[in-house]
Amino acid sequence: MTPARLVVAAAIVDDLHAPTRLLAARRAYPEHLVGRWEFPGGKVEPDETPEAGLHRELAEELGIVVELGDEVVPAVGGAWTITDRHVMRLWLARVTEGEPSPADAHDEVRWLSSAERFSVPWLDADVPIVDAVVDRPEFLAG
Ligand SMILES: Nc1nc2c([nH]c(=O)n2[C@H]2C[C@H](O)[C@@H](COP(=O)(O)OP(=O)(O)OP(=O)(O)O)O2)c(=O)[nH]1
Repeated sequence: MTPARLVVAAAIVDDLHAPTRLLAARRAYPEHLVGRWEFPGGKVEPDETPEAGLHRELAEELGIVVELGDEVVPAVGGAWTITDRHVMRLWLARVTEGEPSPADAHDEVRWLSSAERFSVPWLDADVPIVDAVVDRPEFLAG
């Protein structure tokens, strides 16, 4: 069996310590993912650390520099199982340079409040992860 490929992604929030908004990004490809929303990120290359891969993906996909906060981990295991071939690690992040704007991978980005968390169709595997992010005690309703 081929080992699962590591995907790294960011739960980009407006404030790391008292967040009120989470950034969702809409996939522009491939066809079976088009129109579904996700945490921006991508696959880690063999020669880079997960954090370096995440900074690279965010620069490529959204033209931003971020400060990383806590890693958001599942209740069991160190990474989220997202497909039969990928596991995902996810960090909170705050934009320090640039304005998130979609390049190729996405065609729209949207800031969501806690109440709006499921106003967009997330990729199926992301649904429990959205809850894990927005239900963190420091996330403010509104
Ligand atoms: N980036 C990202 N991928 C996710 C999420 N949820 C989820 O199921 N996936 C899946 C979609 C893809 O099958 C896989 C990640 O692949 P990707 O297409 O984002 O990776 P990449 O940017 O390195 O793509 P590529 O260069 O190989 O085209 O993980 C998520 O929240 N973010």
